[in-house]
Amino acid sequence: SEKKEKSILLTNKELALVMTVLDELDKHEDSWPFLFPVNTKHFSTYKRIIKNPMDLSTIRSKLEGGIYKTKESFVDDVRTIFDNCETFNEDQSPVGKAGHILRLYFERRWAELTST
Ligand SMILES: Cn1cc(C(=O)NCCN2CCCC2)ccc1=O
Repeated sequence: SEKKEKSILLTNKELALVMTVLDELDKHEDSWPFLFPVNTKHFSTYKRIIKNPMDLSTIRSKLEGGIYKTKESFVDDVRTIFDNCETFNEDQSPVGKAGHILRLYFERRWAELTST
């Protein structure tokens, strides 16, 4: 049924929507710290401090793998990127600043695309 079917995957419209936003985040000039998982060999405390690491390439893999059943679960992972960034980085550090800028960009864009 329509209801049941919705719980299995994102509708085509929702898939296009999240793909668009993900592509825009990937190409934003301030996305460089978030493109791939944080290098935990480089940042040895990261694993202990951050319980749910997340990055844009992981989100793309989950999307391609049909992991997201709702657009809200996609948004939760995007917001986890920015929350992790605030936990691990000073606000005025290069990474911290990039996180604040990209979060603002995302939330505005998401509202534009989903607000009726
Ligand atoms: C999200 N996040 C990222 C970093 C970071 O420095 N990423 C480096 C990214 N480099 C760019 C070209 C090669 C790798 C540090 C802390 C943190 O929370």
